[in-house]
Amino acid sequence: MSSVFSNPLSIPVLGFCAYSGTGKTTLLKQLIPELNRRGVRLAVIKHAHHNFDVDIPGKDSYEMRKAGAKQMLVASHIRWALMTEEPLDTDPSLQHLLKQIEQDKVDIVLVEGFKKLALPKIELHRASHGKPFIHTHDENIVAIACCDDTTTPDELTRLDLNNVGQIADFVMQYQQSWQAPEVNIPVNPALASTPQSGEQGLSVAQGINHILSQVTPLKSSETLALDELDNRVLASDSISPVNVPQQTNSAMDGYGFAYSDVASGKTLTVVAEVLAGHGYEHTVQSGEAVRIMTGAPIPAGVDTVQPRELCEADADTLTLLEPEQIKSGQHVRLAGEDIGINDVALAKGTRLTAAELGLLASLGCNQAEVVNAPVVAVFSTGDEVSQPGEPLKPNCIYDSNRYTIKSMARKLGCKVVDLGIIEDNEQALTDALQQASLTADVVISSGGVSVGNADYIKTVLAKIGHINFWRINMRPGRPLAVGKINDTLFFGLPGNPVAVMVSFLQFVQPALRKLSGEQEFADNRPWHPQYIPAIADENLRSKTGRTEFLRGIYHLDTDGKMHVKSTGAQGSGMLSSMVNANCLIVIGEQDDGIAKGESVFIQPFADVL
Ligand SMILES: Nc1nc2c(c(=O)[nH]1)N[C@H]1C(S)=C(S)[C@@H](COP(=O)(O)OP(=O)(O)OC[C@H]3O[C@@H](n4cnc5c(N)ncnc54)[C@H](O)[C@@H]3O)O[C@H]1N2
Ligand code: MOO
Repeated sequence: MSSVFSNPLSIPVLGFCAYSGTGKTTLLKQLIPELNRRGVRLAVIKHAHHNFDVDIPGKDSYEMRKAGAKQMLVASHIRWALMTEEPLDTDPSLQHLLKQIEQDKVDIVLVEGFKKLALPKIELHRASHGKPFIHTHDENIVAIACCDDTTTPDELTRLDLNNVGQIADFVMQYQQSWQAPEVNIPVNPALASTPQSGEQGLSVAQGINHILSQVTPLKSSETLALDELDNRVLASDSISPVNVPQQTNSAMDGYGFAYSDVASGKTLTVVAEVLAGHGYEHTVQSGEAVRIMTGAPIPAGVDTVQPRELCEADADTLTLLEPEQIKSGQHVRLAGEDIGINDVALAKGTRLTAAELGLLASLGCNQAEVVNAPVVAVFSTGDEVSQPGEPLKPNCIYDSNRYTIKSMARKLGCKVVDLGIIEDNEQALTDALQQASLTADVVISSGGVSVGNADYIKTVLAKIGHINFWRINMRPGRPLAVGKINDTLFFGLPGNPVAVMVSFLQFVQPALRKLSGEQEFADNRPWHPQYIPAIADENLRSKTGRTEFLRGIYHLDTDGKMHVKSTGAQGSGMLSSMVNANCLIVIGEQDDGIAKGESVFIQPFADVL
């Protein structure tokens, strides 16, 4: 039985396995120079016995390490070595060791040892040695190198153990045809199978897909002035009434002339100056140039601009420096090169934020037709929930969920109706929900969706709507109620304040984006939160079978990579864990935790929070 291994590098890893005495090291000592000769850059990882040392007693590095340095890096101008003291009860993790390899410096990693890992391997077998085969119980063997007297299965590539050139051919072919496996995004809804309820619960992706299948985008629209459009969604394509830029103009402060004059080496005479917002009404003749400013229209006869710092000019004569570097048409912005007249400048379904509003303004548009903002009604339940600003009753807590939900809904361009805290009483809940369903497109509550006795909400919802009570395989945010009251979408989010936020981001956000008429534009702007890989700066705990959403802090480290750590205590009632975070760390259902140094996905808060 081999243990799971996934290659963390973007270069191939190939193992060599054999019983001791088969001649593994002898072969590698011949194979390495052969591959070097063919230009293959190699790294080798070798599993050694527990008490090996590469240093020599008496050397400074040895003494400093023995004095207690956990890591010792010794370097000269030809070699450096990092020694790490890491006493473990088990074999070191090959994934961790591989991450120490500088993968831009090598083409393939050869691994000796680690024979129980499920990494692709060449088996070395010498029949005269009398040892059993390895490939009969290890499906990761990709080839067998043996002698003439050995019989091998047809499906295995057979190599000659005594023919180093042939084994080198195989390694090279393996390296050249290897492709990095696709990254396994933990809960990408696009990869999810058909949703199904039941004891097993739903995956996050199944939940999202199930919800999206119930959402029909709003059809009604309104025309609003430019200043009212922020965060709204276009209901129809915005067609450009003009070319952008409107006229062909200079991208530099400098001199404009005909490129043909450069090629013929003519002396150029400066005949005019063209400023932005002005023009030169004559045609620039051969042998003439104009001094021109950034944004100024290019006069007739000019097709090329040279920046001022690459020119020498006196009152009227221009000398172009480095004329051989000049390219025809350089530093000229053509009319319509960004957007042509009658082109679709912004497509229907685009959410209008800073860049889009600037673009509309640049076309001269002072209004646009947008989808009506979804109306979202929000309420809280629970006898213990009190209104902020009022004295806190004994054994009660202040209502925070209504405020997190309202803020997130507004950030998604929704109009919010606050229904307050509805007392735990069947009639009050029934009236409030029925009333809300008449005016709102979406109703969102928090609390009362789990198994507590005083949760009237379930009884009421069962009477007045078609609501499913799901268990999502995630933490926090396991219970979730989703359905419809008349035509209004209903979300019953779990009561715990962090669970509310996580469930909103994963499930309500995609629904509100789709409802608002927003388009995903071929996954360019997915309705669900984006996944970005980061390196875990600490061990992160999780359990297989559920997606864990930890609150995290990411930063770009000096290695140029995104790194992330958790905010610490992760109770689903601790809103401070959200306040201190700038992302969620998402550990997929398949992962039993993430070890320090491994890659994990994050969802930055940039979108909604
Ligand atoms: N026996 C079980 N108990 C619980 C389960 C379970 O599966 N079996 N699931 C737990 C999980 S996970 C969650 S999450 C909660 C969800 O329960 P409810 O949605 O029914 O929520 P409540 O019980 O009403 O409240 C939970 C928690 O949240 C606080 N809360 C409620 N509303 C607000 C609000 N507006 N603002 C701030 N805090 C609020 C409430 O006081 C509770 O502390 O159930 C677990 N139990
Ligand atoms: O879903 Mo609950 O949020 O795990 O606390």
